[in-house]
Amino acid sequence: MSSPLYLAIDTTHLDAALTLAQKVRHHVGGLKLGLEFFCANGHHGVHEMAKLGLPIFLDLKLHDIPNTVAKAIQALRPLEPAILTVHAAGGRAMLEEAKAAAGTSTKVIAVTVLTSLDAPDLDDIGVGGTPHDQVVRLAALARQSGVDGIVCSGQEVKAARKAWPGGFYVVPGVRPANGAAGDQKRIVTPAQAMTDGASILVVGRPISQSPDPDLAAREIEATL
Ligand SMILES: O=c1ccn([C@@H]2O[C@H](COP(=O)(O)O)[C@@H](O)[C@H]2O)c(=O)[nH]1
Repeated sequence: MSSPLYLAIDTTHLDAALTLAQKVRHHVGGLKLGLEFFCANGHHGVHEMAKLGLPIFLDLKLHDIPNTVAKAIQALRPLEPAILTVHAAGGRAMLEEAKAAAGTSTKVIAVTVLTSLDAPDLDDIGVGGTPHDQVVRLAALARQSGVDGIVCSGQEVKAARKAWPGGFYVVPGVRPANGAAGDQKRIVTPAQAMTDGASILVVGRPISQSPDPDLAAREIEATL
């Protein structure tokens, strides 16, 4: 069975991305390419990374009117990503159109509340209640809209899985015990996230910033 650990590759440099991915390729289950990578390297960069033979998770967090998101996803279809993200806050129609545009070989996953946000941050943007409440609310919307699952933190994944047992749960913001949180505010350990129902874990800096990325990936994998 493949590893649930997906490496977040957050760089604008294709060569650096390939070098990092080559170092850890035997200890991760997939490669997550985000906005930073995609804005710099586009479709060509994704094709180059895909040559390593690991599933590609395109984390573009699309969020716009339904028609625009659907057209953007159609333009991404030739890349055949295994996973693609959109923001659940884009609403029901946007989620439905995103799913319809993606085709059957790509999982469409809705981002609920970014793991870099806490309750005061939600208050700042006019969202009352806790991140937990908001994740549960948006997870229900995602399920009703027919997408495949959600992105949430490890602090909410247990409740979300309980309400939607068949959903696919992407959990970023995981940190090894005593790992630096950086800009992440709702963190748990990789083992805790898996125990609580994560389908896959997204890990970036704890691996990419390590002096030995392969060892860091193996150490995380060993805790799962
Ligand atoms: O809520 C979210 C959604 C996506 N991410 C992405 O995951 C990685 C995490 O990187 P670390 O270096 O392990 O913090 C990054 O690419 C984010 O864009 C997230 O962190 N939280």
